[in-house]
Amino acid sequence: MGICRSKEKDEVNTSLYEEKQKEAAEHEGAHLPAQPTPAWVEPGTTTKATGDEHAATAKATEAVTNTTAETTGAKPGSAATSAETGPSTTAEVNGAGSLALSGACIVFVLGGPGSGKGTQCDMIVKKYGFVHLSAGDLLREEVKKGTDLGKEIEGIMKEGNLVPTPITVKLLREAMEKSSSGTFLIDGFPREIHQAEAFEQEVKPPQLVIFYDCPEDVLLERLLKRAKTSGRSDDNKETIRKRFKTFLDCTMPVVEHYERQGLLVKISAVPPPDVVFKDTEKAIEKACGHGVSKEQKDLAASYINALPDQ
Ligand SMILES: Nc1ncnc2c1ncn2[C@@H]1O[C@H](COP(=O)(O)OP(=O)(O)O)[C@@H](O)[C@H]1O
Ligand SMILES: Nc1ccn([C@@H]2O[C@H](COP(=O)(O)OP(=O)(O)O)[C@@H](O)[C@H]2O)c(=O)n1
Repeated sequence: MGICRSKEKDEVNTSLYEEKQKEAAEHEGAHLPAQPTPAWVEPGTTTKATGDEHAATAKATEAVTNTTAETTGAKPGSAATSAETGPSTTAEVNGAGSLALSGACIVFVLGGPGSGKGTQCDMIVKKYGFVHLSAGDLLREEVKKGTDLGKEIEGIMKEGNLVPTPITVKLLREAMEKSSSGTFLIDGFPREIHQAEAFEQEVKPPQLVIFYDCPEDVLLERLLKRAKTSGRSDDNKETIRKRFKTFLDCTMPVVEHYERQGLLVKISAVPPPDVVFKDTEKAIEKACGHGVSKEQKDLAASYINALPDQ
């Protein structure tokens, strides 16, 4: 399991992320988001850092948090200012973007690289109007920005390894809070057990976990074909092999975890997309309700938007 990230490694990296925020605040006008302490970290135990380093990290977080609150015009107690008052809790996170998240239907979409997660998510969105958040896409957007953090993420992805949990959870949570929808497809996440734990603590547990099951030889063939047009630096034979290993070592335990909880629906991803979609439809309708249509979701979202600010 050498390549899976441990909780401890991620805690160290949290302070690294905060340092990057500080640099960005100083040099680029503070447009990087604030990084709240992950829910599992007790205050004062974030890293093996010295007292001085703790003080510097706290200062950096405070500086960036204040600027973020100013730029977003966030109200005291809202998600954007929660880092000022300590580790974020579900209540705080839900406090602002709130109504939508507390009643949200969250579906995790898992499967090996190339199993068709993105393809099925596109079809689900078309039929049911879910908001599709791909963890991989959010990370690639960060890479495109060309920041130090983006460069670091790029290096990790090129090796077929996993990006630290606090970064991915934060990107997902922010994207969810920006959305007025109450139904989310979270694609390619959680990739390891403690990503699942962090997300459940900071946002909420999923209603359903879909796992697209596909043998490696089929996955490899699809990915090599996709490589011709995807422009993805990780769609090459060497990185694909590493991604398969990461999937088996780190993500299969997540699949088993949700199977034990009775939340998992395993679907064969080998048939053509429209055949796979028949099973997908059944799973979605059972977990999130029959007759969820895009129109109904849009209507619900418009009611939520019309509510006065708290
Ligand atoms: N059921 C399927 N049968 C054959 N090819 C598929 C199927 N689903 C997806 N593909 C193709 O396989 C490749 C990987 O699919 P994609 O949705 O990008 O996978 P993932 O998001 O899991 O990496 C794409 O080129 C896609 O067109
Ligand atoms: N939760 C996640 C999702 C993706 N990633 C990274 O992003 C890469 C691409 O993931 P993806 O979901 O876009 O693509 P596939 O590997 O499923 O085809 C992974 O190999 C990881 O390096 C991550 O670190 N953590």
